[in-house]
Amino acid sequence: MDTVIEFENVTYNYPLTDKPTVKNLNCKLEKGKFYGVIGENGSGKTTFCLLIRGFAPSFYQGELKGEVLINGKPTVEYKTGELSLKIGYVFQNPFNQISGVKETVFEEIAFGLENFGIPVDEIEKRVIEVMESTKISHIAEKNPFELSGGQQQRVALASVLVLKPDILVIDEPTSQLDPEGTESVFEIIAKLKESKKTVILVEHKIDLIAEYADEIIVLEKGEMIRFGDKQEILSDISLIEHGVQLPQMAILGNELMKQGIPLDYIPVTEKQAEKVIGKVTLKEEK
Ligand SMILES: Nc1ncnc2c1ncn2[C@@H]1O[C@H](COP(=O)(O)OP(=O)(O)OP(=O)(O)O)[C@@H](O)[C@H]1O
Repeated sequence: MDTVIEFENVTYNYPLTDKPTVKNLNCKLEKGKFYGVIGENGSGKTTFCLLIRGFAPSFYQGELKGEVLINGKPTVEYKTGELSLKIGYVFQNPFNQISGVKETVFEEIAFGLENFGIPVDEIEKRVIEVMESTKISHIAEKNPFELSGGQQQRVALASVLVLKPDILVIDEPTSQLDPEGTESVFEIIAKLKESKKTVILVEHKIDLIAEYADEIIVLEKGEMIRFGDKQEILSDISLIEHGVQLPQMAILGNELMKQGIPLDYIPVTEKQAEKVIGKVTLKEEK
């Protein structure tokens, strides 16, 4: 097991708050795995992400107890900027990501690399590559603020991916997007899964989490109430009482089992449902 991120008894208070926003968090996240972070509104998902990237407490200040370790070293011991190469952070709202100082998508994506003193021809090569893989080459000359929400979020993702970080923290990338924009962002997320990067994704669209995540982290009122295998967690009907939305297929599977229809396992994706429910239907038809 190759741990890249570790929370050791982490409790964190934002400034001027009397109660901690997250409490006693303990977990080890492994290299190359895809983690889905879920939980009701205000449960601490964004704060969890900010702690990984070190923005809490470096930017937000406040009080951190315990340690968040990246590759074995506490976030608070990294020098300014050092974590930005290791951890790509995509904000919920692409407006927070786009610099506002560059006039074209191409320049926007190149901006991060310029800050790290990378040679111009290398910058151009990397920007062209990332624009192709995120399918935004056709808007290279457009102003980032003239784009649709989906396009802006793709530019935000591209500007992070161009830095080639090993870890990606993506906080609700589709919350402001229509179905088409959501699909275009998830095309990129599907590629990330293949790339074997460590991904931490907060997403309310639970069917997308079911499709892509390997492991699930469930937060409730700042506490980690579940951590582990996707199949096990997303099929657990008792989580609904904790404000967690379950995939439609898991709800259907639980209902069928309740009615005495035996399934090999509770499906959490449509593909799995086709398999396990299809098998039962075939048996009944015989
Ligand atoms: N800068 C801040 N100062 C004080 N309290 C904050 C700050 N940011 C967030 N909080 C509080 O911390 C709690 C957890 O917020 P957080 O954004 O981490 O939850 P979340 O699960 O991501 O919510 P959502 O699903 O609505 O995005 C909330 O009660 C929120 O009001």
